[in-house]
This record gives sequence, structure tokens and C-alpha cells, in this order.
Amino acid sequence: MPSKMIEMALPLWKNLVQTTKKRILQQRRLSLYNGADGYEEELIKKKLQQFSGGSINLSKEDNGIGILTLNNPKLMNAFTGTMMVELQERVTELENWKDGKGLIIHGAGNTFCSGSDLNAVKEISNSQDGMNMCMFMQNTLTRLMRLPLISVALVQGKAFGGGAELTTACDFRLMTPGSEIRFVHKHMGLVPGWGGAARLVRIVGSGAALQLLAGAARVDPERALSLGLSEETLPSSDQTRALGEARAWLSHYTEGPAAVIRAVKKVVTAGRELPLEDALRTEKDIFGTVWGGPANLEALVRRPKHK
Ligand SMILES: CC[C@H](C(=O)O)C(=O)SCCNC(=O)CCNC(=O)[C@H](O)C(C)(C)COP(=O)(O)OP(=O)(O)OC[C@H]1O[C@@H](n2cnc3c(N)ncnc32)[C@H](O)[C@@H]1OP(=O)(O)O
Repeated sequence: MPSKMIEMALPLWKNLVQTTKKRILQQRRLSLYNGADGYEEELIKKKLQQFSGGSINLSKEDNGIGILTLNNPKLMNAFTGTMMVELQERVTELENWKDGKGLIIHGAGNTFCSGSDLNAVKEISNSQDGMNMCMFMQNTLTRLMRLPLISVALVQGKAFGGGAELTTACDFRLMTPGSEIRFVHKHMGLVPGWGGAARLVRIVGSGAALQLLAGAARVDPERALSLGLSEETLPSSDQTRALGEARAWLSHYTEGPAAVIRAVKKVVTAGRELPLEDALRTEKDIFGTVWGGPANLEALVRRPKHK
């Protein structure tokens, strides 16, 4: 290659290496487990790739709302191995979507998700694979929960096992008439392993969580509302209409500049996860990103009255 071209390409190459390094470091920071925990990511990814079927699809809309579709309707949207890997890839994509403000997770074929694919689970029922799969999914769902996007699980049909756990990694749950959330783990001789128990306790309290897990209880929209597990029961059970209603519900919270909405989610994430002093310091840092920013300056000129 002529030296002039090398000279031109070198800064681009350096930039690419730096961006990739930054991205990997960010993913590690947002994840829970790494090699020090005995977690072998490449090993479990290779294993999961052997159990294929279905897909996880993401569409990013101009209004800043992403629609993540669990797509394996033949198996009630159960998570195959490749779907677990694809979920991780989609979360990475969402982490890099700087215009994003909200996210709706729903299932294809008018049902949410029946947990992990039992055909795959049978093949990885040994302890090493089980632990690695558990850490893989906890890392992915923790990163999902920490996205600077306001997230909603749209529960149509059934959210069972790992599907019920996934709903708890969202900020909000909306249910359609006739749908149900059910932590069936006890009947599988298990407890949640994708972080669903820890998050459920924080959403509904330890007493209610114990009842739902120990009773493998069916949670219909009415009970979910009274427990605070669901925000609202949508009027429609039709797939397309329900998605429209979920969009409209979410847009009340995502209206406004992305920088501000994302900052709101970040301060709440800090408050939810950190000890008070750390949360306060984080809030100060995030405040600094919006103070004197375009939306703030524009509001100072406009001087709105909040009647
Ligand atoms: C740690 C727990 C673990 C995790 O978190 O990783 C899990 O999630 S374990 C999985 C927990 N989920 C289940 O045990 C669900 C079992 N399935 C059912 O209870 C029913 O299928 C139900 C209630 C979801 C749907 O019942 P319905 O009568 O409406 O439909 P079908 O039973 O005919 O289901 C259609 C078709 O889908 C297959 N199916 C459903 N769920 C799964 C699954 N999780 N894995 C694999 N396959 C699943 C079902 O077998 C039917 O296929 P067919 O070829 O007709 O048998």
C-alpha cells in the first residue's frame, strides 16, 4: 500500500480499534459475570448455536421506539439457543442506538413467550452448561434492564418460565385481556435463573413473589394489576391493535428530546440499583449532561407554565 494511503487509513483504523475497545469495556461494565466468576461466554455461545430456530427481530422506528419481536410461534415463542444469542446481539444494537427512547418487547403469533425451548434445555442439562446459560441470560437481561430506553413488555397470550422472567427485565408490563404470566419453574423442579426472582421481589415485594413462585400461580391481568406487576390492561387482544395501544401508552413517556428521556431513565436506573450516595453522585453527573443543554435553554426562553 502506498505510504500516503497508509497515512490516511491509520487514524481511521485507530478510531475503529478505540471504538471497539470502548464498546467491549462498556458491555463488561454493564454485565454481571465475567471470567473471574467461572463464566465461559464463548463456550456457551458455541453450545447455544447448536440449537437453532426462530429469531429475535428489532425494528427501530423514527419516533425513537424500538419494537423487539420474539419470533418462534411454532413453539409459543420459546427461546432456542440461537434466539438467546440473537437477543444478546439485539441488546448490543440497542445500546448503540443513540436516538432510542423506548422499547416494546412482544411475541409473534399473539403470544409472549413460553420460556426456554425444552428441547434445547434437555441437551444442556449438565451443571457446567446450566451455569453458563444462566450467567449468559442474566448478563443479557441485566444489560437490557440498564438500557437508557423506557421498556415495556407487551404480554399477550402466555408468558411462562423464562418468558415471565423476561417481562421483569422491562420497566413496565402491559397485559392484553385473557393473557397470563406464570412462573412455572417449580413444576420444572427449578427456580428462576435468568434473574426473574430477584427482579420480581423488587417489583411486587417478597411476600407476593413467594406466593407466585411457590404456587407457580397463574397471574391474570386483574391480579397483575392489583400486585403492581402490570401497569394496565389494554382494551384489545388482537395482536396489531394491542401493539398500537402499547405504542400509544409508551409515547406518553417518550415524548420529548432523546437526551432528556434517556437521562430520565438513567437516573431511575441509578436510584433502582445503587446505594443512595452512589445514586446521588450518578444523578449529579447525569444532571450535568442536560443542564444548559438545548432542551433546557429552549425551555428557559419559552418559560412554559406547568398548569
Ligand atoms: C429456568 C426455567 C426455564 C428457563 O427460565 O430457562 C424455562 O423457561 S423452562 C420452560 C418453561 N416453560 C414450559 O414448561 C412451557 C411448556 N409448555 C406449555 O405449558 C404449553 O405448551 C403452553 C401452556 C405454553 C401452551 O399450551 P397450548 O395448549 O396453547 O399449546 P401447545 O402446548 O400445543 O404448544 C404448541 C407447541 O409449542 C410447543 N412448546 C410450547 N412451549 C414450549 C417450550 N417451552 N419448549 C418447547 N416447546 C414448547 C408445544 O410442545 C407444542 O408443540 P408440539 O410439537 O405440538 O408438541
